Amino acid sequence: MKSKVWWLESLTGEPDHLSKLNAGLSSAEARKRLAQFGPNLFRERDEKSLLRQYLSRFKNPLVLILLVASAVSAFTGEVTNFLIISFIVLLSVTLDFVQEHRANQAADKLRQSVSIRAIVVRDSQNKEISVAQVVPGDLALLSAGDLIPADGRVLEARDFFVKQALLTGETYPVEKHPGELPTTATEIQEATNAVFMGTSVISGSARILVVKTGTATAIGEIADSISRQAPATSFELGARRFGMLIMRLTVLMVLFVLLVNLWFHKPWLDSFLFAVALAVGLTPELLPMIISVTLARGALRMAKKHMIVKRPAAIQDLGSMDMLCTDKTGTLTEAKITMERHVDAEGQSSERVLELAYLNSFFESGLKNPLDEAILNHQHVDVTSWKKVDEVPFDFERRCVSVLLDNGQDRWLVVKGAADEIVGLCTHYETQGSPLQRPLDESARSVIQTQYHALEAEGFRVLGIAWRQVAQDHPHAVLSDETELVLAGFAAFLDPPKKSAASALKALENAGVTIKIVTGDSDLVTRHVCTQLNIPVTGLLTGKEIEQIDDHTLRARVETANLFCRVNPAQKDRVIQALKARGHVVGYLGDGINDAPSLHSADVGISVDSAVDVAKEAADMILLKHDLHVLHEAVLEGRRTFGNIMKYIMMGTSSNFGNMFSMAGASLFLPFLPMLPTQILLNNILYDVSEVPIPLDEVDAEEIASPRVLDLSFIRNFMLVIGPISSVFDFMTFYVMLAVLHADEKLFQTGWFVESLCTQVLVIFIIRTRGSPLKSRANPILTATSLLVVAVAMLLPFTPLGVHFRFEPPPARFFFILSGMVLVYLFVVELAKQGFYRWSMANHHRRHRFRARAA
Ligand SMILES: Nc1ncnc2c1ncn2[C@@H]1O[C@H](COP(=O)(O)OP(=O)(O)OP(=O)(O)O)[C@@H](O)[C@H]1O
Ligand SMILES: [Mg+2]
Repeated sequence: MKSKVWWLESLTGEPDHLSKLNAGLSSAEARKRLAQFGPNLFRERDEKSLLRQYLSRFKNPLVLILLVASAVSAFTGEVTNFLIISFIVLLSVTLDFVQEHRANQAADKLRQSVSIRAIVVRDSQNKEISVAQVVPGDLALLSAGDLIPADGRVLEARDFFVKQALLTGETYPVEKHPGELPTTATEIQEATNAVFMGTSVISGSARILVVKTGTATAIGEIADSISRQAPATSFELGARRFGMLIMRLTVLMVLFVLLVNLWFHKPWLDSFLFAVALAVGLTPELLPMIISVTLARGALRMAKKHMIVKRPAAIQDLGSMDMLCTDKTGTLTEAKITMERHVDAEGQSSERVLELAYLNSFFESGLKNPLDEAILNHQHVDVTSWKKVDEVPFDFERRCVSVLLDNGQDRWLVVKGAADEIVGLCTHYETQGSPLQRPLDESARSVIQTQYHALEAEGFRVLGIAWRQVAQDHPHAVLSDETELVLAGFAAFLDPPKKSAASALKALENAGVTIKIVTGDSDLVTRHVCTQLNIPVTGLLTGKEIEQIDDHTLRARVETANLFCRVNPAQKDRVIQALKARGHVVGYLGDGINDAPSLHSADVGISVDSAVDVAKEAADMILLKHDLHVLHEAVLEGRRTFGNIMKYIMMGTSSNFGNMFSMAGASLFLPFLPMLPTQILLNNILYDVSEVPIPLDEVDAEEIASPRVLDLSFIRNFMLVIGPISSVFDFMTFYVMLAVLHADEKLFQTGWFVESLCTQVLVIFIIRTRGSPLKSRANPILTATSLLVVAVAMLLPFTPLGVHFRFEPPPARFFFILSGMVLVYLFVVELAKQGFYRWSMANHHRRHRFRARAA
């Protein structure tokens, strides 16, 4: 038999809880329970201890092989080698770890500042705490728009409707009440006295007793199946494929070097170490660190510009975003809505309409939106004679809300909602002039429609107000009561456009981001806003039209349309999906319950701090100011981040790769190793150090002018152009060392160590910009670090430490030749780079034209 589910247990059976109910838990008790039950997170976060996180870095197979191999070599007498290698490995892992950890911590802190909070009673007082701190036994207070923080029993409820589609698939809100249930009610759908974590409050309010938290909740149990491991962003996919490419090349090269060396009967352990060191040199081991540090830094810079990033990888998507869908209220308009008129069906100003609207707004317990506030702020209406009996909460499908009211003599259902919807529900209308209700026939309907459409065309948002007498013993309001209504009239509101919106939209358009407006409001009103903001309307689709076409047709039409009006949440989502299917990187900006699905499915979901929990939870980023200018800044910041990561990738694939390539080549014809394993590692870590400040660097204005995506073929082509140049100069160095300086093994290795490091490091100044390196200035710290690393490389052979690395001081002549070669090298790379960009631009345009023709 199935064990008894918790919502069937009797509440009175737990005196320990109940006695404390009104006071809630004491802080001390809550702390104890938090320790006992763990934080209230439904997905186990891998909160590994710092030490474990650190140690897990050594799992890298290359690092392990290297350590083992050098340990073996220690037995054969090479103890210094072993020490050096261990030290370098330790240093590089630590560098990597510290950088990443520091950056992530700062970004985490920011993220917590916008985390969802819950109101609980602790020590007899209402306290707002982070959802993660909720424990079993807590009393939580819920109201419309909240996310339910844990699983619990309803103790008190007023018109408390919950949307729990996530768990049960029911799309309509269900009502929850306190009370005991029959023992057969073992399914979640039947648990009308309980609420579940992750579902959301649509209307009303409640007090609940938390019973289960964290992974013990219903959602926790199925967390694995629903854990939408956020689909990898296009950037992450690109980076992964890039990693694979390098990996394959590395394996090939290492095997090759190893075989050749063994063929020529070189000492096998040395050859092996050499090959592994080469592999270490080849892997872009800093890439993950550079990515997370750059993203974390991007997040910090965005925070200064009033944008909090919840999912760091989304920064990249923001940079690649070429299409932004947004709702209207609060984004394009001020959201300081005022009620301007209240008129009857014939357009005469009517106190009765105001009174009914006021009653509806006053008694409805859903999330008060700006329209309700406008009604309540307009003029005080005495409601004391009325008592609320029940309500049917607002939802975005029917677009109206009803309250059932009683004043002792009459019982009325008062309904308000979108004008079209309300008129559709009415069979009669009333006017001020006559006490009679007149039937709403076809001709009356069209007259009335013209009337409120005229209001909408003037830019008024219009709500219809209707009512109906019901029987005195009618106990509950239900959906089916909303028929045969009497139309009382309309309330008209002004929602002035935001002054800043027009210029912000321009800026975004100029930055290559197309804007589309996706709103539940009517097309006339939206058009009016567009006119005021100078947004040309390129095409309009209404919810009704969207409903009638299939996804395929929708895809064809979303491209040209830029207004989507009277759309419900599901249709909003379809629009986003269609745009994504067309290959766009889509952002969505919204703040309502109705925006949550779209916020999820867009590549970047953006919400505002004042938004409802459900929207904030679904979003990847939170604007602290509802302002499109902030978003524009953030987009540029995202592209900057992208630019810096690209620099690292391009460095790794061109110069570094060329060097390692020549190393493999040189080992074929030299009677000795071209560089000792320890020297390769030192070379590699010095090079890494020079790259650590890349996240700080500025990015050229032209690179952030338009959306960018990670293009693997671009990287590969760049590598094929720059890599060989690097190798050619390496071979020239070999020639100089052997033929001009008549170098022996030690000198050869020293010379090449210095040369390869100089070229590898200094080329950053060329690669970091598409334009002239003389015009685009690198960040001073990056410049300083790079020069310092070069200086260290040159001086090292003259120091006692250099002796341990088996360096030999090169003659003065070497340095003359070296500087000449480095200068020529940089010059040649600069020329090649310019040629490459010119070629790739032309190529890009050609492809573009071709695509345009094909479409
Ligand atoms: N509190 C309310 N009472 C009655 N009707 C409402 C209420 N709130 C919204 N509506 C109706 O539902 C429609 C859709 O709501 P709303 O405008 O909030 O949708 P939206 O998609 O979020 O649009 P927006 O771009 O304005 O944010 C409104 O135009 C209005 O007609
Ligand atoms: Mg909205």
